[in-house]
Amino acid sequence: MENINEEANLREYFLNLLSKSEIKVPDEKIIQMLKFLELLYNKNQIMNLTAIREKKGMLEKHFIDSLLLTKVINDDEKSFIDVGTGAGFPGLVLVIYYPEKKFLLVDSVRKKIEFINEVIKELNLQNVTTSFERAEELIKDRRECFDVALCRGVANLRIILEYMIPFIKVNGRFLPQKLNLNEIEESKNALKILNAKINKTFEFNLPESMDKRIILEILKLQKTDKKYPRKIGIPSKKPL
Ligand SMILES: C[S@@+](CC[C@H](N)C(=O)[O-])C[C@H]1O[C@@H](n2cnc3c(N)ncnc32)[C@H](O)[C@@H]1O
Repeated sequence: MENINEEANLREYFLNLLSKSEIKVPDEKIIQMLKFLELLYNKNQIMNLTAIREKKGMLEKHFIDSLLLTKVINDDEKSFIDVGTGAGFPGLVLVIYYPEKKFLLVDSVRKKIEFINEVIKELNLQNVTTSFERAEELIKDRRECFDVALCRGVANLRIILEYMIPFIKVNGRFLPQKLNLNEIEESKNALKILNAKINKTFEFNLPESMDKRIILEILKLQKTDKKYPRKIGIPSKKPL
C-alpha cells in the first residue's frame, strides 16, 4: 500500500514540475521516465551514480533539467551524441522523449554504460546505442556524423568544445548545459580554432529550487581540422 502511495505521489510531483516548466510529456513516456528513476534510485544505493540521492531531487535536477533541452531541439534534428552521459543525463531522458530520433550515449566509465544498457533493455528502447570509449578515441569513426551534440557536467566549455565540435556535421549544433556564462570569455580561442560560434544563450530556472540553468547554442560553421581533438588527456591538460 505504501509503495502504491509513494508511486502516486512521485508521479503527481513529476507532473507538477513538468507543468510549472511548461513541458508536455505523454503518459506512456512519463511511465518510462519513472521506471528509469526507480532503476537509478535502486542502483545508486549500491554504486555511486549520482550525488543526488533522493527521488524528488533526481526528478528536478536530472529529469527536468534534461527535458529543458526539448525547448531548444528542432524537429529536423535527427541524430544526437551525448558525451559523458554518466547515469544518462541528458541523453537517456531524451531517448525516451524522442523515440523517432537516434542517440549515441558515451561515457568513459564502463560501469555507467552498463547501467544505461540495463535501463535500455528494461524499457526496450530501440533508438539508442552506447559506447564506453573516451570522446578523443571514439571520434576516429564518428567524425562529422551528428546533427546535435550534448554534454552536461563534464568539463570547462573550452575543453568540451574540443571533444564535441569534431562530432558534429557542418551547420550542426552543440547544445552544452551550463550553470552560468562564466566560461564563455576564456573559450574564444577554442571557438575560433574549431570554426564554431556561440549563436544564442537560453536561460531557464528549475521549477522548484529556481536554480538557474543555461543552454548554449553553438553553431559549427566549417569542417574541423583532423588534428582535433588532440590525443587522450591533452584537451583537459592543455585546453585550447
Ligand atoms: C560529472 S559526470 C556528469 C554526468 C552526466 N552528464 C550528468 O550531467 O549527470 C561527468 C562524466 O563524464 C565522463 N567523462 C569525462 N571525460 C570524458 C571523456 N573524455 N570521454 C567520455 N566520457 C568522459 C565521466 O566518466 C563522468 O561520468
